[in-house]
Amino acid sequence: MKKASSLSELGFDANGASSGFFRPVADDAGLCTPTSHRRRLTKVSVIGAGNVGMAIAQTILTRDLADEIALVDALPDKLRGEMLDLQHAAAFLPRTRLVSDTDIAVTRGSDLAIVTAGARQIPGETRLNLLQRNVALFRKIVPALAEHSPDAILLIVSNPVDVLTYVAWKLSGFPVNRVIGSGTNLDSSRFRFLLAEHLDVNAQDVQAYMVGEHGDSSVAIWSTVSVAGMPVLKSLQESHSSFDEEALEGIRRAVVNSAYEVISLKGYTSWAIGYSVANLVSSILRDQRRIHPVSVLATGFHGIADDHEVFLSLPARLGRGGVLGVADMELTEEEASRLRSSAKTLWENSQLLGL
Ligand SMILES: NC(=O)C1=CN([C@@H]2O[C@H](COP(=O)(O)OP(=O)(O)OC[C@H]3O[C@@H](n4cnc5c(N)ncnc54)[C@H](O)[C@@H]3O)[C@@H](O)[C@H]2O)C=CC1
Ligand SMILES: CC(=O)C(=O)O
Repeated sequence: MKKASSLSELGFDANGASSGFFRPVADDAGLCTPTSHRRRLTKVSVIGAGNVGMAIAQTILTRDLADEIALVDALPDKLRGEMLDLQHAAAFLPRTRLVSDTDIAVTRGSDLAIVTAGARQIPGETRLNLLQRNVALFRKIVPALAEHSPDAILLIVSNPVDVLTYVAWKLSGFPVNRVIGSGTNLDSSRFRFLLAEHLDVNAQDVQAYMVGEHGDSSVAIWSTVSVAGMPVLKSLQESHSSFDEEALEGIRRAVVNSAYEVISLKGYTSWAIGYSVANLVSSILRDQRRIHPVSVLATGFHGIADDHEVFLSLPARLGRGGVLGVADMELTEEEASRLRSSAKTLWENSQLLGL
């Protein structure tokens, strides 16, 4: 039996003022503040209330990044259960309205729509293997999202995230600055964690980027790794003769294997992607203009052919308008060549979709 979860469902008047619980406060002229003078509210939708969607929603809540969060999932009981469970934490959190529905119309008027719906990897499976299943889902979800929130920014998380960001761009018809994939923001955090452990410093002081595919062909940009502005590769090479190419490739492989390891241990990844996406949400909605490696249209960058419409991660400046610019970073010839090979893999996969 569906139980009432709010006072209004139990027959109480939801408006404290009109119920007589609080009296309206008049200003000097004896007038109440008109509704038109209220701050515009920020609405974020999360499509897919699974492990990843809920980790993102709860991190957005704790960081006070939205006034309203709309949750959508295909499973009504799970969805309502997740919403109630979060609502019951209201006394410990900033005030945020939470709504949920299996009908995507609940996302109407979103400023930001985050898509996490879809199949996830089973242990040992690659992200690209999910493509056909998740494209079928995107054909249903993305046009409906675009219709209900024509001015929103789309933030794609479902895998394979780079090809699905391309799919979302095509299906939404949105300008390219408003379609972003969470990309290698997570891989870069894993990279920074491993380097920080190795160097015994705080990961927040390590500047390091993984670019390209969020997946097996991601590229570590060793030439730009720095701690407190000091280039790390140079000093490591000078101080440890054993710190050779193979050791570096070992760290890159450890980054790539991170997700496989976590999935083989607990079945899915969730906490790190939750923080990674909330970090992007903060940069976008608060117009922070911070640089994040996220999946953007990379045509023409680093020798990627002009007729290859491919999304992959490059350092991008994010703000309220979405992607405000993409850094044309200096890469070694080997890094650029690896990036082009990553682009080729992604482009070949997107060509199979005939969009
Ligand atoms: N980009 C990244 O860095 C990461 C991406 N992922 C990806 O995120 C996706 C979700 O992963 P999990 O949350 O672990 O999976 P999950 O299985 O826990 O959740 C997926 C949810 O999507 C829902 N869903 C299915 N069809 C739907 C529809 N038509 N409308 C609304 N909801 C629908 C399911 O009911 C389920 O609740 C996967 O594709 C996974 O590979 C996961 C971790 C990191
Ligand atoms: C599953 C996935 O894409 C990740 O954790 O990196």
